[in-house]
Amino acid sequence: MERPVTEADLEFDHVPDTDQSFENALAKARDGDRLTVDDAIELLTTGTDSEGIDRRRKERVLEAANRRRADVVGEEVTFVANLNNNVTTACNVGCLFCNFKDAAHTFESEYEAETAGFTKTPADSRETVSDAVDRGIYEVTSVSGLHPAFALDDEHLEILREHPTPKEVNFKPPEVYETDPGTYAAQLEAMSVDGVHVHSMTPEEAYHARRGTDWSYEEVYRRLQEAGLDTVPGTAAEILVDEVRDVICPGKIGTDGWLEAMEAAADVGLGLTATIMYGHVENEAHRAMHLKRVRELQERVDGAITEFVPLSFVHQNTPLFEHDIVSSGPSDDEDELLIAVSRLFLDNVEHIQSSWVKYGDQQGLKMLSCGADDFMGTILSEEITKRAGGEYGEFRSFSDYVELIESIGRVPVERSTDYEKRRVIDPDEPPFGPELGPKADGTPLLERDERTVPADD
Ligand SMILES: C[S@@+](CC[C@H](N)C(=O)[O-])C[C@H]1O[C@@H](n2cnc3c(N)ncnc32)[C@H](O)[C@@H]1O
Ligand SMILES: Nc1c(NC[C@H](O)[C@H](O)[C@H](O)CO)[nH]c(=O)[nH]c1=O
Ligand SMILES: N[C@@H](Cc1ccc(O)cc1)C(=O)O
Ligand code: SF4
Repeated sequence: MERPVTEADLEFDHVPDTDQSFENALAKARDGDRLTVDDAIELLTTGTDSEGIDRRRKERVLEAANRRRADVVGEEVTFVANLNNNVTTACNVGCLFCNFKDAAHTFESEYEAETAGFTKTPADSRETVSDAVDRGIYEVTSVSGLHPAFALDDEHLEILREHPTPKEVNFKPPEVYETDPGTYAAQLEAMSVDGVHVHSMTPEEAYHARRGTDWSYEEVYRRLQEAGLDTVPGTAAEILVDEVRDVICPGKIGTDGWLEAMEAAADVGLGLTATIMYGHVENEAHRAMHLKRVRELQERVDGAITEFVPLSFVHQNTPLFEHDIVSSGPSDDEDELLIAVSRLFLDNVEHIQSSWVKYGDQQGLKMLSCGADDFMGTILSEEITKRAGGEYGEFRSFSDYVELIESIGRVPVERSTDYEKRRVIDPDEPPFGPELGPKADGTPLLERDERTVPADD
């Protein structure tokens, strides 16, 4: 009888094995020399000469990264007033680390039960974004499942409708579904309320937006930009090594496709972020290779990547955990080392984010002394991490931010998505609220009594 793949069965070509020594790698990091993949492996493992993490060595890596952070960006800790608006959870790509998705057939009108997921129409999205813009947000982040009815725009929808084998291009017409998500262009137009910054369309979504056509990624991102897209979130990166992608997301575009889409977005003038989703089946060699691919991409796109966002794998409700392919997510030591080595390795990316959704407040603050300098955003609503079993809530207020950042003696700064606009917040001048958004007037984004979920501090 066949048994499912387990952690022990995974055999990778790339393993954390080097000719470098930990001490050499650390000396290079301290001197500000450009690190190699082998150097990064030594630092991430605290030395391949011994098993497990050596705590004293780890502290030395964190210290080097913290010093580098201070040299590069100083003592300011940034965050953005933003809203997270996921349009739909319908998705058939089947990534094994993801519990955000719901099988697309459960959204069909003829499905006998009620779907556990949701789809918003462009009008629904507009209402949600409009309310948040009135409260003062600067940015809306929007990432979604790859709904089979989604097309880039009306022209793409017609092409898909006439496609001889719609199944092969993961298309079903909107009429089949209880709720029509509209097109990507319609969603972006609807979300562009009062000039709010729209951060959306991951490389995987861009791939979906060109399926069944011969359009280039440049063409796709150009059209999306015309519809209101401002910058692109570099999620869907996961681990940019195909032997890992083959295990955790075999239905996704490969490493080359992801890089091609990001380059195309930069070519049409869109700003980018980049991510890594780590702590599942991959090893330190894969993490280091991923960092190298991001550093090389940043050279090709001439600095268009404004921040690097490490996403710590949340394992509880995911197929990877449920099928015993992994037994947990990363440890705190691994999280800290990943942030630190990202800072030291990515010498051409200015900002490293500590994601409170993933780390919580206390560990999130610790990351700000391990190399990170950005503390994410207010987001107001969160589905991806929550559905995976994350427990750090869905929003942070400006007063939460000021209190947290002050508690470690750093300077709270409200930023725009691209970090071009920055506003230092005086902790002695409450109340605290956003000032950079199109309708921001400095009043609090959230009143304490409006909270439905308590903060975890
Ligand atoms: C859920 S997808 C939504 C956008 C789109 N479907 C895509 O894949 O690009 C966004 C990102 O969330 C992250 N993510 C999903 N599940 C996660 C988990 N269990 N732990 C940490 N990050 C996760 C992955 O990095 C993924 O690329
Ligand atoms: N805007 C950021 C988010 N947004 C929330 C995501 O949709 C989700 O919570 C999750 O992080 C996906 O893995 N999350 C960040 O970690 N950082 C952001 O800047
Ligand atoms: N702000 C980051 C992080 C992010 C992470 C996960 C998301 O689903 C969305 C955004 C980005 O732009 O990529
Ligand atoms: S990560 Fe994105 S593409 Fe993969 S299953 Fe989840 S929603 Fe779908």
